[in-house]
Amino acid sequence: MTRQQLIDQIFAKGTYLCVGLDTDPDKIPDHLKGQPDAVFEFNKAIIDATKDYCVAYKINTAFYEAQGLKGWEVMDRTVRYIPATHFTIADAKRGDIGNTSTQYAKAFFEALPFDAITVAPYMGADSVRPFLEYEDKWAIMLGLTSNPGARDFELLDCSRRQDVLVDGVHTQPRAEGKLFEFVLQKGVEWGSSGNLMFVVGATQAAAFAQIRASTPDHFYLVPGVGAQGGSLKDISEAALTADCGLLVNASRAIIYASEGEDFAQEAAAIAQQYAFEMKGYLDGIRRI
Ligand SMILES: O=c1ccn([C@@H]2O[C@H](COP(=O)(O)O)[C@@H](O)[C@H]2O)c(=O)[nH]1
Repeated sequence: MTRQQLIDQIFAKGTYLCVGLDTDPDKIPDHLKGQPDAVFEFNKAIIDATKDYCVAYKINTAFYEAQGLKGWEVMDRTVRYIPATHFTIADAKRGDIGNTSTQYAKAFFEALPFDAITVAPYMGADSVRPFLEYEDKWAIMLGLTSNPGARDFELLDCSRRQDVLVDGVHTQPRAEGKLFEFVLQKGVEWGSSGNLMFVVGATQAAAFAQIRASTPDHFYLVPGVGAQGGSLKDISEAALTADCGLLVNASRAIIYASEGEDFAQEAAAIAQQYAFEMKGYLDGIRRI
């Protein structure tokens, strides 16, 4: 899916919600548990019930990989079941030496038809570039994540003097910033706003305005509202752009809204609430 197609979907539907299909076989309603194809049936019902309120689905691959061969097969059928109007994300957090990343890109963009994959940028340019070589596909680089462990590396102050050769003269300008800010800068160099997004956690609302200022054109995938307590209002006010620029994900808050036979209706009700709030924020911005 192209950037323009994504933006058109967002403004046509008035939502930038991404529903996370983190389907844990132990957490699906009891009446489905005994069924042979329980996880797919659950996903199918959630997709049918929520598709009018969201523009994207994020499949966290861990929940499927944990089920072995059957899990991969269910992931395959689930991503193919999602309507073509919706942006599909493999939350797989891959990234390795170049030739291995090339295989990961093939796995998620060719063998599986995802629009995007989350990528861990720790191994640098050659580990990310293979994901950027596909037309109309996206790499979503981890920037500032939603978890407490973001403090361990991402928030480290990495200000330093850099040796830079300018007109044959070595200079040492000072590069200021935290590790995640250098990651964002590198992402902007490696990709474009048409093939690269960043993950920025909703629990990091205080940092959003500054992040938006440094990367004004890029979309962010924002997990962390709902179960992790992030505020949709805060991130929307700080980081919405004229093109929207946000895909806000909620997984558990939507898919486990009810443990009963009404799970899909309750999921739809929560998704609708998010979409209603998002419509208000979108109405407040001017579309270019
Ligand atoms: O920084 C990050 C990056 C990824 N995630 C993933 O998003 C969802 C969040 O699920 P909730 O149930 O809505 O909390 C999940 O798949 C995480 O692995 C994240 O939370 N934070």
